[in-house]
This record gives sequence, C-alpha cells and structure tokens, in this order.
Amino acid sequence: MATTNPTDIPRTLSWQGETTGCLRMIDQTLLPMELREIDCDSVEQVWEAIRALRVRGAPAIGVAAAYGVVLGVRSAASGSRDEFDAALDKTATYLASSRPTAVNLFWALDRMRQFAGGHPEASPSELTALLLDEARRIDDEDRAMCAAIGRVGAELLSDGDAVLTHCNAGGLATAGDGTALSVFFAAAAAGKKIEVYVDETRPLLQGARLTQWELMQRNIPATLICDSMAGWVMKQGRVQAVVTGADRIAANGDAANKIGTYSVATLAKAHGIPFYVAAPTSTFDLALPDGSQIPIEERAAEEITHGFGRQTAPDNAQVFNPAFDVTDAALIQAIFTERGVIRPVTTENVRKMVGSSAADN
Ligand SMILES: CSC[C@@H](O)[C@@H](O)C(=O)COP(=O)(O)O
Repeated sequence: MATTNPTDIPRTLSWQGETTGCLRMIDQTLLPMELREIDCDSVEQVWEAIRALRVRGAPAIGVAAAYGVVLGVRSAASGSRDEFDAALDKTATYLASSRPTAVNLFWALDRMRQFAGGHPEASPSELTALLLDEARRIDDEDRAMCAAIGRVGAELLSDGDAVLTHCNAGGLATAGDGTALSVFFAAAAAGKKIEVYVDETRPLLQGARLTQWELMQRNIPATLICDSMAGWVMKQGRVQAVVTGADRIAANGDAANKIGTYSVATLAKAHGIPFYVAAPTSTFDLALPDGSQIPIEERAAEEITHGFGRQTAPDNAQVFNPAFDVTDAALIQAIFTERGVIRPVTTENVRKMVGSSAADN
C-alpha cells in the first residue's frame, strides 16, 4: 500500500458548492487499502453512509447529519413554508433513525430544527441557504472543539508517555483532528515524545484500519495490538495512560464508547493506570442521569461471523453484537472537553463544565 502524504489526505467530510451541492466524504469502510471519496446527493445516501459506517465517529456523524438535513429539505425550497417545515421534520426524523447511540447525531438534528424555528420570517429558499450556513457552522465549531480538546488533554500527558487507545477517535471520527487523537497530536506538537498502543477494536477493526493508519500518516509512533492483549500490555508497564473518545456521556459522567472500552477501563483501574475520555460538549446528554439508559446499538451477526472476507464461525452460530458499552464514571479519571478538564468525574462537575449547551431534552 502506498503511503499518503498527510497534506494529501482530504477532509473526512465537506460540503461542496452551495445549496445545490453535495456532501463529500471519505468512505471509511475502504480504509486503509483505499482512500476514496464519495459524494452524497440525497438524504438517503447520507442515511446509508451513517448506517454502513462510511462516515462514523460521534462528532462526524453529527456533522454529516447536519448537511444531510440540507439535502433532505432542498427539494421543498420552492414550496410553502408549511411544506418546508414538514419536510424538515421528516428529514430529521429519518436521519435520527440511522444509528442510536452517538448523541451528537440528535444534538445536530435538534440544532438544525431549532435554527429553522428561530427564523419564522425566512422563505423556504432563504432558509435552505441559512440551514447550509448553520451546518457549516457546526462543522467549523467541531474542528475548533477538536483543537481545544487536544490542547486541554495534552497537558496531562508527559514527555515519554505511551498511551493506549481504543477504536478511532481521530480526524476520521470528527471534522477536525479528532478527540483522543487530537490529544496525541497536540502533545507531539508541543514537543512531547508520545507513543500510542492501538487496540485493533473488534469486530470492525476501527483501531487497526483507521487509528493505526491515521497515526502513521501523522508520524506518531504507533503499535497495533489485538484487543485481548491490552491487559498484558498494561501489566508489563508499557502504557502510562489510556485515552478514548465517547459517543454519549450521561450527566454523571458514565460514558458510552465502542464495545471493549469498558473492559479497557476496568483493566486500567486494576493496573493503576489513568483512564481518560476526550469528548466535546456536544457528546454530553444531560437528560440522562446515568449511563443505564444510553441506547446501545446492536449490529448484524455477520460482522462477527463473516468479518473481512471469510467465515469465522459455524453456520447459524448465535451471536450477540452490541456496538458500544458504557464505562462507569468511577473508572474515568478525567474527561477532556473543549472547555477544560472535568475531574473528578461527578454530576456536579459535569453540569458545571457542560451547562445547558449539551443535549438536554
Ligand atoms: C471522536 S469519536 C468517539 C467515538 O465515536 C468512537 O470512539 C467510537 O466509538 C466510534 O464508533 P463507530 O461505531 O466507529 O462509529
């Protein structure tokens, strides 16, 4: 496989043109073997891209959904405002059905809906253009949040640290440099020598396919391990911290992230290693007092029985395939947000830091 110059890597997702344009994104299902962009011209294509994990990672899903709203409403731009509002409702409800766990999806859709509600005077065609501006703002803000999270988290890493991460919380999962990975990039930019152990992240290998690829593109020393090796790596004293992203964080700090994260956090606790979560405030769901009510996506059995080209289980094997788990706040040393560090992770501290800006419906 040819190595890509980092400056040649296109943005994970970007809007092309004006309201008649399209949403361009890297098709992440093809990485690392092929770096291909696809154009979504319809809301159905965006829904499918989110569902199939062509675009994935909580913040990136939110940004994709915001642009998806523009694709869903633009055909109603020449009708009445009532028709437009009905199309907006239908589009948002439809996009909300693509994946259940990452709250950024619902946060972005609510923000688009509320924005439209705040412009009762706008004609449908004006509002279509204004909604595109709002989606671009969500995109830009996400990029800025990533940079701020990186700066905040990098403070807690020391020169020479090796850090373990799970799944992909990098540029591919956001509009910017990522959440967990932006911490490593910021630490490296500040002159700290950082090495990363990358959990491969079964069953869809976001760690092996995406995180290992991203870190290599950015010249961050990275070592790939199977998920089942994390405990042994910790016992050998190879890592000094764990940093992951999150898909939804409840008011008490319980954090849903890719399946396997809870095991890593439990192992970190057993070995006295700090476990950190890096996430923007758009990933908090203050309507949920704790993580017990976070909806956990279950995905197709084939992801486990027929992963990546060959059958790896007997025909008709019974399978349980939750895509996420919830790590208890008590296992999390600190949460890095774009506004600062939440530590210790308590409801009071979460509310103080996140306030009313998070999903709270
Ligand atoms: C900054 S991304 C944080 C999380 O969304 C990420 O760690 C994760 O679990 C992604 O899961 P995925 O199923 O690949 O969308």
